[in-house]
Amino acid sequence: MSDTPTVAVFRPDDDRLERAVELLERLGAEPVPDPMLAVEATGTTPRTDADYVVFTSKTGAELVAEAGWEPGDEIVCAIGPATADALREEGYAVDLVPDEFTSSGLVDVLQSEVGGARVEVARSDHGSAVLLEGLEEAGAYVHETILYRLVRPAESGRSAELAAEGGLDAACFTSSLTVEHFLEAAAQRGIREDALEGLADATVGVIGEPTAETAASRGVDVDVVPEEATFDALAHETVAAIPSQSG
Ligand SMILES: O=C(O)CCc1c[nH]c(Cc2[nH]c(Cc3[nH]c(Cc4[nH]c(CO)c(CC(=O)O)c4CCC(=O)O)c(CC(=O)O)c3CCC(=O)O)c(CC(=O)O)c2CCC(=O)O)c1CC(=O)O
Repeated sequence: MSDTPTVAVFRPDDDRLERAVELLERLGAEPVPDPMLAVEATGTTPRTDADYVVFTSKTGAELVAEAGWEPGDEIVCAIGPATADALREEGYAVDLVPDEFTSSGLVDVLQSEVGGARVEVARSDHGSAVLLEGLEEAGAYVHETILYRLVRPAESGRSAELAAEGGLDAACFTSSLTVEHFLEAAAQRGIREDALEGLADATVGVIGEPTAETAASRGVDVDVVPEEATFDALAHETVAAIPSQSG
C-alpha cells in the first residue's frame, strides 16, 4: 500500500486546477483532480450607473474583461485576495477587500457606507442571498448581474467512486456547489451513501464557513476550515491533518 495520501480537488478545469494539483504534489499528496464546476459565460457586464461594483470570483474578473467592461467612478470591491489579484491582472483598480473573505465579511465592511448607494453585484447564477440581503438591509439599492452560470461537468465523479471504494484519504471542497455536485455525481452512480461513508473516513477540508455549513447540512463531516479562505491555506491545513499513512 502506498504511503502517499490521495486528495480530491474539485476546482474548475483551468489554471486553478493546474496550480492546485502542483501544490498538492509539492505537499507530498497524490492529487485526484475531479472538476465539479464548469463556467458558462453570459457575455454581460456590470451596469454602468452604480456607485459600487462587487466581484466575488476570479472568473467574474476575467469575464468582465473579456466582455470589454470599462469602469467609471465606481468603488470596486473584491471578496478576497484571489478575486482582487484577478481584477488587477485585467488592469482594474481594486478599492476594497474585506478582512474576512466571505459574503458576510463584505457586508460587514460595506454596511456603514452604502446607505442610499447603488450597489452592483456581478457574479455567477449561484451566489448566496447573504450579500444581497445584507446590503439591502444596510439601505443600499442592490442590483445583481449574472456574469456566468456554474454547471457540473458531465464526466465528474471519479473521486466519488474512489471515496465509495475507501480509496480517498482527503478532499478539498472550494465552494458550496462543489459539495452539492460531488453528492449529485455520487447519486447519479448509485453510490451516494458509500461515498458519504468514504468521506467520513477521510480528512475533509472546506475553504470557508459558508461551504462548511453546506457540507454539514448534506451530512458531510468537516475536519478543516482554514483561518483564511484561500486554496493555499486549505491545501496546507488539509494535508497536514491527514493521519499518518505508515503508522
Ligand atoms: O456556493 C457556491 O458554490 C456558489 C457561489 C460561489 C461560491 N464561490 C464562488 C466563486 C468561487 N470562489 C472560489 C474559491 C474562493 N472562495 C473565496 C471566498 C468566497 N467566495 C464566495 C463567493 O461568493 C464565498 C461564499 C460566500 O461567502 O457567500 C466565499 C467564502 C468561502 C466559501 O466557503 O465559499 C475565495 C477568496 C477570493 O476570491 O479571493 C476563493 C479563491 C481562493 C483562491 O484562489 O485561493 C471558487 C472555487 C475555486 O476557485 O476553486 C469559486 C467557484 C468558481 C467560480 O465561480 O469561479 C461562487 C460564485 C459566485 O460568487 O458567484
